[in-house]
Amino acid sequence: MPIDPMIEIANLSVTLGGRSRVKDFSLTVPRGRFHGLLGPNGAGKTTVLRTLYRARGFDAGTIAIGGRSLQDWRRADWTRTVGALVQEGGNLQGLSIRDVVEIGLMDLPLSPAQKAARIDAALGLAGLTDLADSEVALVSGGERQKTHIAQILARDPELYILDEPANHLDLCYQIMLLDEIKRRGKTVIATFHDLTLAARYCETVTLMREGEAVASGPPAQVLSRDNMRDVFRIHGALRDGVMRIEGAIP
Ligand SMILES: Nc1ncnc2c1ncn2[C@@H]1O[C@H](COP(=O)(O)OP(=O)(O)OP(=O)(O)O)[C@@H](O)[C@H]1O
Repeated sequence: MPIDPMIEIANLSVTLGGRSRVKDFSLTVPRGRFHGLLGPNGAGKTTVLRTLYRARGFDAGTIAIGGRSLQDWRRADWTRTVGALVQEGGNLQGLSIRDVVEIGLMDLPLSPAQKAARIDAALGLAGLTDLADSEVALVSGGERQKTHIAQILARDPELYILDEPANHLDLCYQIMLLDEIKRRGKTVIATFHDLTLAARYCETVTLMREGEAVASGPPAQVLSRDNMRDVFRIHGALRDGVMRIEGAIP
């Protein structure tokens, strides 16, 4: 058993649309670890994350964060501890980039000056300083993604739940923003489709297929030739931290 687990999921099952989407899924992530959830489309990665940040319920199993069961968290403590970057953006009509970053600080016990400093720092990290007053609904997909990442960076929770953090970002910002998150040393659980990127940041990963965890461990061990063939239908494997892909299996 790892010491001081931040995430403890045991025997989780989630049914959606009358079908079992997550099946008997267990995962423990120690505090301070960067953990990846990997797998093909529809494997259940987002469902696990949505369950973890309480956007949906579950049918069976237990989930604890920081040693406390999900339902025992009070709102104020939860807001301070958990931050999520999610795929569905909500209604951002009429809000500026700065407004969206500021919303992330709403429930935190910070002075106006502390809030302003955090917002400015996060906008700077995301390269959004000059765009801060732009309406977020009108900016590019990458700029919107940077806005959501700036929001979570400003908040700097103990647990970062990141669904496809690299989505829409150019290579430079993928590296800069993920480097920054990693540098902070908090607990991170993130999904990735870019397996080289996953291997660069994740100390450990869990590979999912059809709602089940099929392998867990360091990326070099999990992204093996056999797992790439059986789970991703790809000939290839991770070598020297880079996915070497020979071709898809039709
Ligand atoms: N609200 C819902 N109602 C019915 N089915 C759903 C619902 N949400 C997700 N599903 C289904 O559950 C399965 C798992 O979806 P999920 O979004 O967790 O997959 P994923 O691994 O994140 O996939 P992707 O890589 O494509 O984002 C999919 O088959 C999806 O169609």
